Amino acid sequence: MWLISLSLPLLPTIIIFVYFRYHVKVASLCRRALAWAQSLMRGRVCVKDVHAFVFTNCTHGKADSVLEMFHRYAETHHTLSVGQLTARDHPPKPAVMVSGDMLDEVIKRTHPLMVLELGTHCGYSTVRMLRLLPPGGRVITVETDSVTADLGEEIIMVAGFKHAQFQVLPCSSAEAISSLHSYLEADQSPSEGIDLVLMDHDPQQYLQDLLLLEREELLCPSGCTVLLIKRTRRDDECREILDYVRKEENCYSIRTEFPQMMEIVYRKDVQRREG
Ligand SMILES: C[S@@+](CC[C@H](N)C(=O)[O-])C[C@H]1O[C@@H](n2cnc3c(N)ncnc32)[C@H](O)[C@@H]1O
Repeated sequence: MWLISLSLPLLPTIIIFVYFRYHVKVASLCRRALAWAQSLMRGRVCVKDVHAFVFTNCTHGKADSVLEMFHRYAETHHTLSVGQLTARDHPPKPAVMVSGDMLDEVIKRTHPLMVLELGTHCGYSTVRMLRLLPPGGRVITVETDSVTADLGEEIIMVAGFKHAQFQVLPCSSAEAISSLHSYLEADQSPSEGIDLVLMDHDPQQYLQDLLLLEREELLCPSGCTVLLIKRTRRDDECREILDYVRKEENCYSIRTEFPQMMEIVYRKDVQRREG
């Protein structure tokens, strides 16, 4: 106690000393703390605001109305929904349609029965895919943030989908993939594995998660589409996974490569590999 009262008058001197001695480090630390707090607030506010807007304004039970509300929200706010991605790339086109349309096209062409989505966020892309799946089709969607996972799940249900059609796993992609066999076994799907993977979580995890999916033999060997979402224009964003895919040409081919989305096809040609 006596030490505190003795050092109290010295406090301004200590602060001035620390400032002059470490001001560059302190300023950088403050800037980082501020940026972290801002991004945290933006992320939280964003998911809750999107959820509240969609929830209160959509017609419950109608997937198209849910998507429309996401689009309307995105006209005035920043969101993370995949449908908004090419807004800056193609100003003349309706911003919210471009990459969402690409996703629709892939689902309509490939008719996946079992879809794994990494990165649920508020459920936009899950709803977008679910409404186009063939009968019996199912989406397992993974979201690491448990609050976001709950909000996303609610939106998917508001869109009219039942738990027989989808499941939200509130954990990291790596944890989900490691436990996915039990979910697939419980599921009576006629599919031989996952038919489509949508990776829209963390590009740093893309390759690691693909390798884990391969190791766990979860990808349908007769053909699995892997969609990679690119959210920045940085060339190196997906470099690791693309280098790997190009190297493993026995199993992988790149079908389409757009600035914001890449479509990779996995096929394990057992005969060719054995031969
Ligand atoms: C870009 S948002 C997904 C947007 C969503 N696909 C859509 O179109 O509405 C990415 C989400 O992935 C989640 N995420 C990030 N890293 C993850 C990981 N390793 N495993 C699972 N989810 C992750 C984030 O919390 C965030 O909600």
